[in-house]
Amino acid sequence: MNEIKIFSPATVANVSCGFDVLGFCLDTIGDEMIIRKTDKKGIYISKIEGHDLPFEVEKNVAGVSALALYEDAQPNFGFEIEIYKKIKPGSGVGSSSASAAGSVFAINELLGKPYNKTQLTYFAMKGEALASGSEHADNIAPALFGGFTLVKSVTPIEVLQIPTPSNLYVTVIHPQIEIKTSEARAILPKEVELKKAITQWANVGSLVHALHTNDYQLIKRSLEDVIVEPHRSKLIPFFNDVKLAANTYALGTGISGSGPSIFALSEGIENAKKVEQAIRNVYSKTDIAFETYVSKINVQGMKILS
Ligand SMILES: Nc1ncnc2c1ncn2[C@@H]1O[C@H](COP(=O)(O)OP(=O)(O)O)[C@@H](O)[C@H]1O
Ligand SMILES: N[C@@H](CCOP(=O)(O)O)C(=O)O
Repeated sequence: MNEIKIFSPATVANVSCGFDVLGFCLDTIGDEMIIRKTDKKGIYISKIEGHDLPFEVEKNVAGVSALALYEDAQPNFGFEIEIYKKIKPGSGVGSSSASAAGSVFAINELLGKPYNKTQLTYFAMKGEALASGSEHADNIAPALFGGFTLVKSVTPIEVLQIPTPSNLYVTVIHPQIEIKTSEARAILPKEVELKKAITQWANVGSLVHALHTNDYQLIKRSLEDVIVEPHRSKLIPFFNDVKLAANTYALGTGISGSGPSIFALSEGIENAKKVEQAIRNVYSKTDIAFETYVSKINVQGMKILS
């Protein structure tokens, strides 16, 4: 195989209580990428469509992660990357990690799969660090493994896959403003009050248990973030109004990744669609442009298109 076309999915990181550790993968929302072998050694980005992003390999997360893998594999040929960017950068649904994970997934396929998903997570994280200023894998892991994931550790990388309840759907609203992950990280406190930490780790534990046991009511009681959301929600216009409106039908609502996107999890597609309407009603009364999506949880992750 000399060329591969892939769908590289959008992802929701943090899932309210699990800052930097929890994430899940979206269906249908994602980028496409074509990667082909070249006689010339090295990594090249030959085409970017959809958004204005750097072609220099060292400045594009897809290039940085591809280089990390390439330097390890040392093949006697090179790779050319085409990015068809559908996920707006700075949207909070893992735009950078779709590129960082997509390039290493595709190159691994073209090399005959010498690396496992944990090793690919490591290479992809090198690219993600360029965008966010820190090595975190909570978008990369669900993009590569699919479904819900928990990143137990980044050094060394350890990713746990968590089962996805079959009737769980997500609604996403993306206000058309950009919040850079690096900036949304910079406003966070360096220390956490013990009382809040106790609430937060109880929520992470109970959310993981609820996903394992299909306990939708426990999911509802666990989708709470007492540490990060109070700071970041100030950057998102009408966040509290959206949360209040969505929670009429949703199990819970929170900031997707570092924002500005907001996600809500619902039991059943009908509730997810009602959530979509409720949040559209909130934003329609403002002058902020927005997009909404309803999606299944994508348990496969990356998809090979051709
Ligand atoms: N291939 C790429 N896809 C998306 N963003 C990229 C890419 N390469 C570099 N970047 C940079 O990464 C930043 C966006 O990443 P980030 O703030 O983490 O957004 P998101 O939350 O959508 O992932 C932007 O500054 C963008 O220019
Ligand atoms: N855990 C990170 C996740 C950033 O996600 P993104 O989709 O905004 O890149 C964080 O919250 O900073």
